[in-house]
Amino acid sequence: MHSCKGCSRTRITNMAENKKDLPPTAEVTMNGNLENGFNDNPLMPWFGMDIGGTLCKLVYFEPKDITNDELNSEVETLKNIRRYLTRNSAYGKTGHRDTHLQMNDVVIRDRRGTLHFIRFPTSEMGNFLSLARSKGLTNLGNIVSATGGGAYKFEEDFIKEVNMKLAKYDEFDSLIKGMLFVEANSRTECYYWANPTDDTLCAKVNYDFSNPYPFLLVNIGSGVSVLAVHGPDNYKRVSGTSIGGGTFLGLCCLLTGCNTFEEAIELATGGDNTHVDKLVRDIYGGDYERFGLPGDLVASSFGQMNSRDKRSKVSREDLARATLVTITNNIGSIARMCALQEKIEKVLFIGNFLRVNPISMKLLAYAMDYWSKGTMKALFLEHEGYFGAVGCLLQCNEVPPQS
Ligand SMILES: Nc1ncnc2c1ncn2[C@@H]1O[C@H](COP(=O)(O)OP(=O)(O)OP(=O)(O)O)[C@@H](O)[C@H]1O
Ligand SMILES: CC(C)(CO)[C@@H](O)C(=O)NCCC(=O)O
Repeated sequence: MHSCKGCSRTRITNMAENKKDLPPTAEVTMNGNLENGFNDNPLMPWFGMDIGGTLCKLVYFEPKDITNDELNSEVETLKNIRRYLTRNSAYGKTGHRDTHLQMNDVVIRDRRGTLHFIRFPTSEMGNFLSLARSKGLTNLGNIVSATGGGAYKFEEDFIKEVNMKLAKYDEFDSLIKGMLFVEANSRTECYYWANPTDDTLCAKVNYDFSNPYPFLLVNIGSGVSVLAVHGPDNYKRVSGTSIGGGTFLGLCCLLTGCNTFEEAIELATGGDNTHVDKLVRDIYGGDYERFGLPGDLVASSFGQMNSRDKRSKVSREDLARATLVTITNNIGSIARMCALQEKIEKVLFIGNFLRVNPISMKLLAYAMDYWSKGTMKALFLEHEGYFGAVGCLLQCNEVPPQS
């Protein structure tokens, strides 16, 4: 099958000419993709979408090795899309490009280019599809790789609104493939927090993840999934909890009247959870020494809020902080039990709950270290919420999509 470097839309004619070389069940569409959505070198533009319960992540591969021939034969819509995506960092009212995460000089399917990372709320899918339509995506009739629950939920909408077929990939296959690719292509991707409880000494330190297996992958999205990963294609989902990033945001909005994740994190940064939680020392007057429970440990999350007097004194900031600490500690505790059960020492925390959220990362780092007596290590990745989107972009040339 034809798959030369430097070809994108020029392959339209070539693919059609080579139709006789294709397997008997595969049909070529007008744009050169195969009817079953599987192609060894799909046409540009290359997108990977992870449509989650809260956020939709879109990864766009911008080819940087375009030849003059290719540029001349490229359809106008494709040029416009490239310009629009790469010259802006805000799209509509709620779309953002995380320019600090951009990855230059990556090679995918023998093409060299830049990966761009874009996100918008999944609740804005209708507006996203209208925008895509207004930019001419309908004319391309392309197939887009997608993962996450929304790849199933919105499949019909993509066909109806933008004439796009989704090639669907499993969210955890995508997550693992994406994180391994990004980690291998960025030397500063993986890190841990040194001295997480000491504000003056606390620092992000690079971690060499070149010998990764086995590791526990804790994906903190709207909900939480815990995967034990033993090899690139060898993993199992060992646990999960519905008390995740969506719970934090939902409860925080209810308790403080805030409206965005950024606002919730800002409030939490200025708050003190000890005004809300009941600590071991509130119960014991100090440490519970016999069982090694220090006095400043939370004994009961929100445990002071049964008192009318205490309620009248807490601030929105305190409530936001207590919500963040409660959710984070619960996830940390589940992660630690899973790591223990699976006999795994490296615990990698990812997902957009950790976006702009050093409080939770440091809490997780401290809790994993403290409760495991130094045997487990909490690790983090810079592209925290984008691995599913990268993974499904990568898979569209190597794995047939799901039906
Ligand atoms: N700008 C934002 N808007 C909303 N939530 C955000 C934002 N930034 C970070 N978050 C946090 O990230 C969480 C979503 O994370 P992520 O995108 O990894 O999951 P998802 O794919 O939407 O969910 P799931 O995988 O469970 O379907 C939210 O619940 C919230 O806690
Ligand atoms: C349903 C998914 C997998 C969607 O990404 C995620 O939100 C999740 O793992 N939720 C937790 C479900 C549970 O195990 O209780």
